[in-house]
Amino acid sequence: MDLSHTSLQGLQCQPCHSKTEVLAMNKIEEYLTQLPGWQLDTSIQDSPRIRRTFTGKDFNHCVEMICNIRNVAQKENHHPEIHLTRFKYLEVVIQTFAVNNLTINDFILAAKITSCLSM
Ligand SMILES: C[C@H](O)[C@H](O)[C@H]1CNC2=NC(N)=NC(=O)C2=N1
Repeated sequence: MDLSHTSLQGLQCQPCHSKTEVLAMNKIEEYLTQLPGWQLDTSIQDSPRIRRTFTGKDFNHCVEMICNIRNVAQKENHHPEIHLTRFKYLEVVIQTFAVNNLTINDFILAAKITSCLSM
């Protein structure tokens, strides 16, 4: 299904499994245009992921941001990697573990995380 012109924010993550559709590169690029600041990371062979670093006010603020991300991830049943580094930098990395690749769920989660951290 081509959902690349649909707002990612309005979609919901679907349960994923080993046969979940992996996105082609042109779809990845189209979805990324909806997600300013998010970047494709292909540094690990055959294991693409998307990532973005958010800057909090301080450590406490970053921990609050993690709690907000937790709520989104639990609601969507899709979970990012989160790294809190150097007191105020929150790096969020997303991939669909079930396929070791990128699926629509990753972009939906990125859109919802961006929105919850911008509030
Ligand atoms: C059983 C449960 O639905 C799965 O393990 C979900 C949970 N969250 C997940 N999150 C991510 N990012 N990828 C997955 O494949 C995944 N699978």
